[in-house]
Amino acid sequence: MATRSKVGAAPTRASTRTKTPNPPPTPPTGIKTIRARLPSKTTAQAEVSKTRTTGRKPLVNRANSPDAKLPAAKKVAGTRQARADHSLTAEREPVMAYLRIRPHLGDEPMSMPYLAPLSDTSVQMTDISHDGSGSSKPHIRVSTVTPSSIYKFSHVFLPETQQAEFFAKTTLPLVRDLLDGQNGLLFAYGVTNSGKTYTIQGGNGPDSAGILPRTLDVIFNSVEGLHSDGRFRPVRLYGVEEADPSDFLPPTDPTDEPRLAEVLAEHLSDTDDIDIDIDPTIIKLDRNYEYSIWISYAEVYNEKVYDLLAEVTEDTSRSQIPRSNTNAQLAHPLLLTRKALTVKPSPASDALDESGPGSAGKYIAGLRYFRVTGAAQAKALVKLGQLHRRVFGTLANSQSSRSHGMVTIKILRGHRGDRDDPSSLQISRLTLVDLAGSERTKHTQTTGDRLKEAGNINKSLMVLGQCMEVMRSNQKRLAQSLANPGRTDTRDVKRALAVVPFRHSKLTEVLMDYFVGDGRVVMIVNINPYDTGFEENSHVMKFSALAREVSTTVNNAPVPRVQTNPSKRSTVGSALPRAVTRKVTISSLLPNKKLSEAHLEVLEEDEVREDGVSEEEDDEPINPLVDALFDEIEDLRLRLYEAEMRCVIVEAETREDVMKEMEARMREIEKTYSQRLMSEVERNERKMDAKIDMLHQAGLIGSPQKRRELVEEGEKSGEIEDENVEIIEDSDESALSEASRSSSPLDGKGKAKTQLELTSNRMLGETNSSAQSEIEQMTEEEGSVEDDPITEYDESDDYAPLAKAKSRPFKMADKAVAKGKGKVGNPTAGTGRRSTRTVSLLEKQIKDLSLLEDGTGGTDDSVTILPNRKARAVYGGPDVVFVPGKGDLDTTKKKKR
Ligand SMILES: Nc1ncnc2c1ncn2[C@@H]1O[C@H](COP(=O)(O)OP(=O)(O)OP(=O)(O)O)[C@@H](O)[C@H]1O
Repeated sequence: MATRSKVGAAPTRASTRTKTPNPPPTPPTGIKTIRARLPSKTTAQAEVSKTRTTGRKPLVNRANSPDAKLPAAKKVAGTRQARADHSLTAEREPVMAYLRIRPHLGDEPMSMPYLAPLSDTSVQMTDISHDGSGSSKPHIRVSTVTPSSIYKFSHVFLPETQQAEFFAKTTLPLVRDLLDGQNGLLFAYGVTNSGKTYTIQGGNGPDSAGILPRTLDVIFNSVEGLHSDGRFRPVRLYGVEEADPSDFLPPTDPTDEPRLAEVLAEHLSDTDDIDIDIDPTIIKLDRNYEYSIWISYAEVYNEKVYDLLAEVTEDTSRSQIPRSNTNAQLAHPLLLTRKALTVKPSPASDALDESGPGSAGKYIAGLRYFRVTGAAQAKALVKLGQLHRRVFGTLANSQSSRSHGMVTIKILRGHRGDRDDPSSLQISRLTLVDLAGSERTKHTQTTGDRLKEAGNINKSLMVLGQCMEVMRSNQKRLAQSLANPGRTDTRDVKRALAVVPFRHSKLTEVLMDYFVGDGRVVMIVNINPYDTGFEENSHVMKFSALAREVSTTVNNAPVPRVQTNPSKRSTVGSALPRAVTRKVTISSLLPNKKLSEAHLEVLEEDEVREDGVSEEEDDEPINPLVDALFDEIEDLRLRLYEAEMRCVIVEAETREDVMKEMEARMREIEKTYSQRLMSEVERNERKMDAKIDMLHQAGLIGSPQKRRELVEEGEKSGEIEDENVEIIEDSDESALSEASRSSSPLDGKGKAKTQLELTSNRMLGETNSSAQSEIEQMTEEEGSVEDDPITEYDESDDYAPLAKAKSRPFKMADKAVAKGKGKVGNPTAGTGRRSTRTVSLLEKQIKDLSLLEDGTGGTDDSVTILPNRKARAVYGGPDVVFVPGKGDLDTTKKKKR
């Protein structure tokens, strides 16, 4: 059973503090500072630690202290020794890690969950993108995360777990401890959208209140009728002062500012539902005690700490008066100013004792605590803090928490009989932290301010992980040395323990006392198994596995102190700008589905470092080299993180560039092919034109009358050239057979060419020499193609139609001519036969196509049929009909191909 202590009596920690020679920091004028009694940590600690497992811890006073009867001089030394001994022997309690699996929400896309509960305490995480065959689907980056792992927790809460049950199992023991004089820390950790805020604050539906409102309910249910008069208030980490009347006044509501009220009206509309969901749990308390309950709400944003219950006012000196018009607001947004608060080491005078490490905790200087006397009042304060959090932009542009929100409840407990003795007061605190989402920025395309935010979020979470890691390894080493007491001196081991890097981030700096001091730590891991962030969630799981291996009862690690020389401060911290103005847009959907937006400018002033910091408060680091190395590690990690992000961006850009280049190349190839196709078509057309010209000049195209004249003329000229006749006669049969094989009248350079020349000479005589030379030229142009066998023409040349028409019509014509003239061996007759054959061939083709009206194959002399466009251009007239020849059709086909 706990009893009260009296100032200056027994050497409990509280009484020892009262004898401290170090003066506490100067309190505000008119306020008397008193050191409150703290959760015991001296000789009674071992007992306390043991009883903690049952959830209760008796208070200690000098009467029941083992040191009570020792002389004063020995008391401090005795306390120190006891403390040192205790630090080695006390029962430790690991950080409790609870996993809460978020249910699937109706409006979200459904996918395979990658997490499966195995038991009440373990889950298996499997990368569903991994097919199990050893090959994974293509990822942007090869993941270092194993595709399947089993993780253990203190308890696993399934998606259907209700808020009340969750609260009872995870937080109620902490509330019990709080009312019993113990400190406690609870933080929710998880990626964005995993349910942290829902767990801490709650939802909108019935019975959906989170652990924070339930904690407030249980506290006020339990202390009903046990409220003190609130003459004293908590200050710093462990101090107590006489209360100021302003502590009882709630902070100014931002809506008291008319312009802000206009902007924020709709955001305050849901404050009426505060009392709907009330947790009825009551903890039975000793009715000899009185309690005063104090509440604060801070946020760590961009590595700065802000008071969310500080008054929000518009800085009219710097901003212009906004108008209700939205565009005008955009042009002249409201300018709100807030100041970052300094995190200071707790003065030794407030500390557990003067012996050293107990004073290592830090507090947020200037953070206001408000006294609350009812759950509704406390909830209203929390709501106000949330509103400020929203106003100051951390929730403005997206629905994601970009800051770490910390609500701290402090309880001053005193015996009814010692109302006037502040040193008899006990002070305990419980902090509930809603951590910012631990997402990896590459998945959210974060840039600019958001990138900086994300960097700081990740930094603070990373440092928290580092602290856990170091604490765990320190504790392991210490445990080993205790297990083998003969081998190494435990004091040497303690000296060699690594420094825990709490001060490397504001979050850990503020929370360090919970880890190194006396308090229970609970970690809630929130997970959304339908989220695509398997890798991120794996990191969360690993973090929780690490946390579970850390014990929090014993202060066994050296704690770094703040350095006096500002130049020695962390480069990361000093790189922060002194005053930052951010533009904030608050948007919400009104009940009538209309979007309402408010535009604000937030000026964030840096914390003011007071020059008058006492030496005691501003110790030199224990080991500057270690400190510098931590800075270096942190810096390197940040750079690695940034480099990773740059890599992802570069990769995305490269992919886009390659795509563009491929597209350009494809277009180029397409263009080249179409050009080649066009030139091929033109070439073919030219060839065809040349042949038509040639045939025309040879008189093979035209009216039958003209053809007859030409034939006759040829016959005449044939008689003159007797010598050649023989040649023709000799070659006639072979020429015929050649012609029967040849696809074209122009086929072959050798014999056929000679034959053609001779024929041309005979047909046209010397007068037609120009035409002949043109034919020669064309024949040469055609080159080797003309030497090709018939079959090749089929594929590559426009002579093909003629070649296809080859032997049969040719022979028939041949015979006809031979019959009519009766001179097979006559060269002129041969030439005439060739001309006739060609003409007959053309006529037959036309006939085949039924292109002539009468189907007789050219009985109407008045019609000239020109088979291509150029011929039409040259010879066209009103009486000329253009009919696409077979060759033209073939050309079209080629084009398509
Ligand atoms: N246990 C639950 N039951 C029902 N709904 C839930 C539960 N947990 C979360 N939700 C819903 O899921 C959504 C996301 O939850 P919440 O906002 O709490 O995520 P968060 O982790 O806080 O995200 P952020 O870090 O981005 O702030 C909300 O709509 C919330 O109401």
